[in-house]
Amino acid sequence: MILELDCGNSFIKWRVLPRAGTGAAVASGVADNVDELIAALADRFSRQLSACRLVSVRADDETRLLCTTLSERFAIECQVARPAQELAGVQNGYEDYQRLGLDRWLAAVGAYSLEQGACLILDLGTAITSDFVSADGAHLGGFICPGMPLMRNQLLTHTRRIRYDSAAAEQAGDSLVPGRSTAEAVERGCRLMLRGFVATQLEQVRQQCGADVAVFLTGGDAAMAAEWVPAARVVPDLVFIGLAIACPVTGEK
Ligand SMILES: Nc1ncnc2c1ncn2[C@@H]1O[C@H](COP(=O)(O)OP(=O)(O)O)[C@@H](O)[C@H]1O
Ligand SMILES: CC(C)(COP(=O)(O)O)[C@@H](O)C(=O)NCCC(=O)O
Ligand SMILES: [K+]
Repeated sequence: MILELDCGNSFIKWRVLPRAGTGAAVASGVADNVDELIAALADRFSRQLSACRLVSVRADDETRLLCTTLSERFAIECQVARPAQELAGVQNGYEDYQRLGLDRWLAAVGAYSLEQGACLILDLGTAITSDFVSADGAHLGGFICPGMPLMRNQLLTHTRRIRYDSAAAEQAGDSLVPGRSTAEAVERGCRLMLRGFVATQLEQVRQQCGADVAVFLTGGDAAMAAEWVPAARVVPDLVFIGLAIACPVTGEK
């Protein structure tokens, strides 16, 4: 079986695929750190894994350590996604293609492989990223802004009286009417900023790529944005779809 990892700034998303590297996942999860990942895998998959492919936006040292740890623990090779100027019909649009976040790159490649047409990809994680891909596969660049967790934390760490717990955050709910508590005011304020960002992305991408651009949403907070873009496709495994293209499984153990 094949282990797939998407190492973001907050979480390690993982899943295990059948041996061919295609088909439905046998198991999946979200881990806070490497120890938690290993604990989740050790019970069920201590001997069954034959390979690992991964994408990481973490520091090179941290990624190398993760690979070594997994190789030793599960006796597998880790194939790590690398930057590329072109992949599966998508041309990297950055001045220095190596600087484009690999999660963004793989999500763009994944989206274009599904759509074969113009795409807007919004990845709502620690940061929110937006990437434009034209109908002929040119990555036109994109935008980066803070995601919900960063917006909340900045307010919490840079003020003295913005304090509320996660239960209050949850209760602040989906409503966007003016808040009558700190939790409501902050949660709804940040959501409104996000909604404005998403609306602007839609406007701009339609100007650049035409009205029938396909919108893809991924990342931990994708569901929130889905409310504002009913036509969008929520594809939680978009980065993994790109990862399979970047790192095809070769040979079997
Ligand atoms: N089941 C979940 N586990 C963790 N985070 C979740 C979950 N569902 C939604 N989230 C939200 O997703 C955010 C992290 O998104 P994610 O795409 O995993 O980030 P990153 O790729 O930067 O690690 C969290 O801050 C949280 O708001
Ligand atoms: C923008 C990101 C921090 C997003 O990371 P994430 O929110 O998925 O953890 C990541 O894609 C990254 O480190 N990019 C490098 C800078 C760039 O893309 O220009
Ligand atoms: K992101």
